[in-house]
Formats: sequence, structure tokens, C-alpha cells
Amino acid sequence: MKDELLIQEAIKASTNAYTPYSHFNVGAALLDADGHVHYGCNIENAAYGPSNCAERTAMFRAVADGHKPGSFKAIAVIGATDGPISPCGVCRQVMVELCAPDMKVILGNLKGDIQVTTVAELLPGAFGPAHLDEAKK
Ligand SMILES: O=c1ccn([C@H]2C[C@H](O)[C@@H](CO)O2)c(=O)[nH]1
Ligand SMILES: [Zn+2]
Repeated sequence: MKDELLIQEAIKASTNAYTPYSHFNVGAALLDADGHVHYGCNIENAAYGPSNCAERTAMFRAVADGHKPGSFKAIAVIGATDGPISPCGVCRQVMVELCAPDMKVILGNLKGDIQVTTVAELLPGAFGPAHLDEAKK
């Protein structure tokens, strides 16, 4: 699937965002190995902390639906930012856990700006599952 098409799917997903506090709608579209798209939006909470970002919603939904961590092909994320949106640190850490290091991450905004990167580029030096194995040696 073309980057622009996955971005279009992310824009669709953003229309379901629940953002009574920030009014900042974000959408994500995660492409699985079979070519199917899993949608995510940000879902906020009056206690603020329990809020969930669009990217995490998409990844958690796909895993909960039985898709193997590490098997995804790409994720697109959009928000009404000036330049391409920048995923938060928590979402970058969750990407490291559930996506391959070289998986494509397409970041966009509503003006059509696009930045294509990878999970590893978004969180260099990440603490990952391998570090836990090292501790057992
Ligand atoms: O990449 C991002 C950046 C921010 N947000 C959400 C979190 C919060 O609901 C709102 C403002 O930070 O945007 C996302 O969902 N994804
Ligand atoms: Zn986030």
C-alpha cells in the first residue's frame, strides 16, 4: 500500500478521536502482514494519565485481535500539526516492543507534509526485550 493511502486511512481514524481536553485529534493506521489496516485514535480521560494515543490504540487493537508482534508492515500517524506529527516517547517505546526495528513509520499532518522513518530511528538506544535476556546471563 502506498504511503499516501495509509495516511488517508489514518485521517479517517482521527475522526473517531475522543479529545474533550486537548481537542487535538490524532489518527493512526497500522498495516498488517495480510494487507489489512488496523485503526487507532487518541482517547482521553478526565484523570489525564489514562489517556491513550492513536498509535498505541492501533497497535494494541491489532495485537488483541491476534496479530503477532513484529509482523506489521507500516504505521501511518497524522495530527493537525504544523509539520509531520511527532509520536510521544511512550508510543516510541511501544513501537520498539511490538514492531520490527526497520518497520516503516509514516508521519504526516493535514497539510500533506510527510516524513518517512523507522521504529529504530525514532528511538535510538531503546531499552528492549534483549536487555532483559542479558540480565539473566
Ligand atoms: O503522536 C501523537 C501525539 C499526541 N497524541 C495525542 C495525545 C493527547 O490525546 C493529544 C495531545 O497530546 O494528542 C497522539 O495520540 N499521538
Ligand atoms: Zn503517544
